[in-house]
Amino acid sequence: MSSYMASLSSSFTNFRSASSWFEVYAAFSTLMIILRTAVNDIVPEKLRSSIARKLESFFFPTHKPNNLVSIRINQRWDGQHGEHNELYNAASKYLPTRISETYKALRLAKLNSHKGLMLAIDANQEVIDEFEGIRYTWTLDLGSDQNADSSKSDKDPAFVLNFNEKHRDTVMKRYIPHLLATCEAMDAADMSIKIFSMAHGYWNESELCHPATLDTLALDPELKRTIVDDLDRFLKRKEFYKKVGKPWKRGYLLYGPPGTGKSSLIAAIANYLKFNVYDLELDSITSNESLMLLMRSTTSRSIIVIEDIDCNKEVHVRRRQQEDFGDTDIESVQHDDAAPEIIKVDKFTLSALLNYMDGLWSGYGEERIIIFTTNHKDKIDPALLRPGRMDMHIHLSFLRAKAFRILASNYLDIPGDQPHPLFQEIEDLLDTTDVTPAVVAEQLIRSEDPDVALDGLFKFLQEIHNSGKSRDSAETLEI
Ligand SMILES: Nc1ncnc2c1ncn2[C@@H]1O[C@H](COP(=O)(O)OP(=O)(O)OP(=O)(O)O)[C@@H](O)[C@H]1O
Repeated sequence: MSSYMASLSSSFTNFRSASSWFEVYAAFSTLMIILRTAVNDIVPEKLRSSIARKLESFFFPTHKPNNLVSIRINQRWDGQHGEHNELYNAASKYLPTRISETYKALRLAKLNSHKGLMLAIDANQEVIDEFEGIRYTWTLDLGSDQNADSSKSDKDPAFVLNFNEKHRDTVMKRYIPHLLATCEAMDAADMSIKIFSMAHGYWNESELCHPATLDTLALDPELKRTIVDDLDRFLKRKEFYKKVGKPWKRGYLLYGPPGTGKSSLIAAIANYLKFNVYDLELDSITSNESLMLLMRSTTSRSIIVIEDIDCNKEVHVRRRQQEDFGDTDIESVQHDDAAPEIIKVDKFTLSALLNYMDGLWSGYGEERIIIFTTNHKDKIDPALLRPGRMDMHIHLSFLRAKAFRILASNYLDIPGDQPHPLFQEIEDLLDTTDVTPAVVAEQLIRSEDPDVALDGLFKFLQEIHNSGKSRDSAETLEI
């Protein structure tokens, strides 16, 4: 080695001639070969490749080895207004389970909408996953809106999956299916029921913590049994729906005065079936396209709820339209003391909703329940009430004697077979007075002492009764 060094240094002193250059080159190459052999012998292979990777990422931060494949899993397919990507959701559930104990950056939260701690990967943290002995590297790209580099073409957040190109087949055939299956198993193990509300055109998930159950609801026992039987029959009949060529869906219309338990019944049905709830606010929907996108992002085993359907402007508009102008795409708005003004609307149309309910889109997904609620059934567009659209019309009305005992048992722990002495008088009053379950519940909650609470309720009902209000409607069930 020392002789090579001597030859190298002597070549440098005579560097003027071409043959001297050649000698320098030959000596340098030989020196490098000797050095490389020495390093290979002394430094272990793992350490060498780690140093090489570090040097590479230091000098070429964006350089990727050319055998590395990147898959981008965007939050939405086809840009910001595209359909929500289920694979993105799956990755956001799956990856937090793969964060190593040596993480350096993490997103952590305790949200009101969820019971446990929320964990998510941070944009600065790589997540390494291993499957069938293969290493996969995941990163989160927040998209150019949140990214300092505004020249980026990908605006939407995305998970980026990197792996060696020789594993392309494994990724598509086994790794991605494994990821989806793991998420499905996680969902099945997670007993919590979710409620999705609308936020900027897509669904925002929270846990449904509503305690209402079919047992706690004060409903006429016969009505309750009919509802439970209908739900059970619906769940069991997948093959039947297929056989008769109908989408596996069931539509309910809940109608009745405020405070009669329409929202509570929806929560009770969700808790009974263990179905997630999608709360669709029609007023926030700006076009047929966004309605379809939202509907397409709902999952199977879910309840789609449209509350106060009679208050929705579009549904009213369509009724007036039909009366005044026939079935056109024109919206007519009658201001108080002005002539009707005709404007073109850029909102969703009722026909889009109907199309989803019983048109070609209705076959999208399985086990779907659609529930409409209203305080005024007579104000609903008749098109929505047409047979086949709402399978069951459920009238929730004032509290009557038969349902009262359920409330008394819930609020005051009075067993149904040991009636309180005031029960008979209260029940007589309830059968001739129109009060909602919400109002009676409010009376019962005033004292923990059953005697005091029931005495207060009795006096309250007597007052209403004496004021001359009388019963004007009975609970009915239309199927
Ligand atoms: N049938 C019922 N059984 C038990 N509790 C009830 C019932 N109906 C109403 N309540 C009580 O009244 C409260 C209000 O009821 P809820 O919101 O379900 O009524 P609603 O018919 O949906 O009213 P709105 O039309 O104003 O939305 C509930 O939180 C519940 O405590």
